[in-house]
Amino acid sequence: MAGLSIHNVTKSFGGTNALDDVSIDVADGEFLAVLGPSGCGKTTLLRLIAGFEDVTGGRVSIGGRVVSSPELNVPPERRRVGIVFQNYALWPHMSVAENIGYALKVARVGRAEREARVKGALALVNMEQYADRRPANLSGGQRQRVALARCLVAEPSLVLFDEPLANLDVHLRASMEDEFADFHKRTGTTILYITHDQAEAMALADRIAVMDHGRLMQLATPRELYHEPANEMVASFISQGMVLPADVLTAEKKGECKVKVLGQELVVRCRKGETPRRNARICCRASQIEAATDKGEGFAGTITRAVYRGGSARVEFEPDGAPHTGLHFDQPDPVTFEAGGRARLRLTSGWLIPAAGAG
Ligand SMILES: Nc1ncnc2c1ncn2[C@@H]1O[C@H](COP(=O)(O)OP(=O)(O)OP(=O)(O)O)[C@@H](O)[C@H]1O
Repeated sequence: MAGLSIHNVTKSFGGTNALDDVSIDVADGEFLAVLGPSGCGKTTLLRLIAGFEDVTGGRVSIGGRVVSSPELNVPPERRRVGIVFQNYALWPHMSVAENIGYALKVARVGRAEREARVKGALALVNMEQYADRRPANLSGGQRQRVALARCLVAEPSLVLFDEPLANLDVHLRASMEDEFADFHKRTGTTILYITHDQAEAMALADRIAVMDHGRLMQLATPRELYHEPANEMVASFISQGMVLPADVLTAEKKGECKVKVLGQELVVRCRKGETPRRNARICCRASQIEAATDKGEGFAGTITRAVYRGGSARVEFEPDGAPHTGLHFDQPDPVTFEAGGRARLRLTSGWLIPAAGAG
């Protein structure tokens, strides 16, 4: 397997940049997810790596060899990149083994070697006992495993997954997530996994590249994205983080500083070297909001919605004097908040979002 390096890549269609100066390094054997809303450039990135599109600027290297630059575009068949698509497109008239071996047959690989490689690929996806079945007689998840085996039989240097679970129902998705994770652990394949589903990305990836409008917003581990978002887009995109205006009152000390948010003074986590500033933003999570017990603390406002969900209610709240700052949190049973009611809440913690342009 080989690593992948995307270096300052730009891709424009007409005058607009579908990708704008994107740099991502995927280590040998790493599982990296590319996550972002519709139109952020995920598919374009995948097509560039596979060689179906050329780059406008920058370069793509696989295993240390440049395969794309404005002067060079190594054709897809010479990149040894495997792709697993969401619609697995298996030949219905061929058995599982024939589907997997078809490309080798076309490439005139001898029968004995072909059979051995098909067997090996089937073993990698735990499908040995299905070699003679037709795709019509397999479940959606099994078909997706055949599609993976078909890509692995060509011994790719890296594997791209393009929303491979998008067509599967919720239960199957969960079990396929486990299978992909297990497959990655067993084989150490370098994987770039494109998805707009953040739960999937979080469950599977070593690191996640969050994209928006063709730009890389943050490249970090799932935990870091959740706890230390680099900007407002990542803060609000990942797990519906709430972004609140704040003034920073004290300089950073041991990874924390004091801020004033919605009239409340609060100690939040922050990056090293933060200094006092106005018009900052903090990110807080539903679990960091609670009902104030003391009359003087926190901030007052109105409950706009309370939906009981069994064991707890999801409560939405609008602080006084900050009409466009919607907060949400869970109140465990006994649920007392009701829409239209008044309440006093307090924040217990948060993360100071770094200033725009800060590292
Ligand atoms: N061949 C093309 N010609 C012109 N514009 C294009 C072309 N391909 C993509 N784009 C534009 O580039 C941007 C990124 O598209 P892309 O398909 O990469 O996004 P995506 O993140 O994969 O979206 P989705 O999740 O909806 O598939 C979009 O604004 C899209 O309209």
